[in-house]
Amino acid sequence: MAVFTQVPLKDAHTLVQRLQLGELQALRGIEGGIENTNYFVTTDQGEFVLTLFERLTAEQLPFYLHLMKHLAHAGIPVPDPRPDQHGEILHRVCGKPAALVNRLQGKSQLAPQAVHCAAVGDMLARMHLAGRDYERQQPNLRGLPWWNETVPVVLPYLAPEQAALLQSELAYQNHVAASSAYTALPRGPVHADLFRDNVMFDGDTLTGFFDFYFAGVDTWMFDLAVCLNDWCIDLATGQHDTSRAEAMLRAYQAVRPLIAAERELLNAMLRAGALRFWISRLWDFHLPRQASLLTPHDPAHFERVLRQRIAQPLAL
Ligand SMILES: Nc1ncnc2c1ncn2[C@@H]1O[C@H](COP(=O)(O)OP(=O)(O)OP(=O)(O)O)[C@@H](O)[C@H]1O
Ligand SMILES: N[C@@H](CCO)C(=O)O
Repeated sequence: MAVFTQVPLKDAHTLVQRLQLGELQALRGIEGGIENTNYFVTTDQGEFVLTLFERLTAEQLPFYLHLMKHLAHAGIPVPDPRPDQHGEILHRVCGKPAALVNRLQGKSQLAPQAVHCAAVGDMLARMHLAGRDYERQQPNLRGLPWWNETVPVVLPYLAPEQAALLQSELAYQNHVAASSAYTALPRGPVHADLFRDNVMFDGDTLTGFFDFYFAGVDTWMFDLAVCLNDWCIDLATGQHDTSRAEAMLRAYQAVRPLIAAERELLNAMLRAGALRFWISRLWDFHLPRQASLLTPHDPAHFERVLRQRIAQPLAL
């Protein structure tokens, strides 16, 4: 379940009226998702998604919401936050910061083929280019400083060989981040969490990217690595699927060819992407934020992915 906050009909009705979206017809809590409270909202003008932000603050949210608006205006299929009559897109519902966006059509492709990976690679590159003139700044809040802070917190819960891997990979990533190749990586606003369940497809046609609430300014290569690590692997073993990885890389590069430093650091970034989600999953697993019915994502999956990335670098 992902309804941490129950939204009464009258509160949804008030918001819909204020945003001039017609008459509220239905309000339905969305299961799935582990970060925020989400509802489908139906009015006589269409279908929307209401999100109440449970962890993010009103200071952090404008970066994500205006980024979505910026990308939507640039023609990237992402949810477009609806403004009130003053142009404000960050609202307040049940005492929580909230947003209302259009509902994307389609469904998640949870068993992707090369054609889906190519569609993601193509749109990811377009999204990176469309973000170049986005002016707000906010770092990836789940980037290296957060890893350095969080690893000591989760270490006590790990077996000695896991702790050793986590520490040595963190040391490696600190070393990479200090290198001149890393400094040369192009960067901009990135999604940073573009897993299979954050993209919609209608058949083989990509209909949207969503869930931008881990976005931030980071290297484009990190974003691509997060996608490769989820879309282009065998989930059971964590191994690369060469044909899917090639399809994604080819489609990405048809829009934006990688520069030399990016090619050099592809494997380092794949390891970084695996480390990031291993740490966050360990953190969610061992330090759950509230007594809830949520099943945390399995941290062991990203330990396997990381071991695979170290043992079998992807050849470009
Ligand atoms: N704009 C949208 N259009 C259509 N469906 C959406 C939209 N936003 C969210 N959903 C649906 O709601 C579900 C949960 O949303 P989401 O993945 O954003 O949850 P979350 O708790 O914020 O994130 P996380 O994936 O980090 O756990 C999605 O799987 C999707 O089915
Ligand atoms: N994509 C994340 C969940 C948070 O969005 C994970 O699989 O760990």
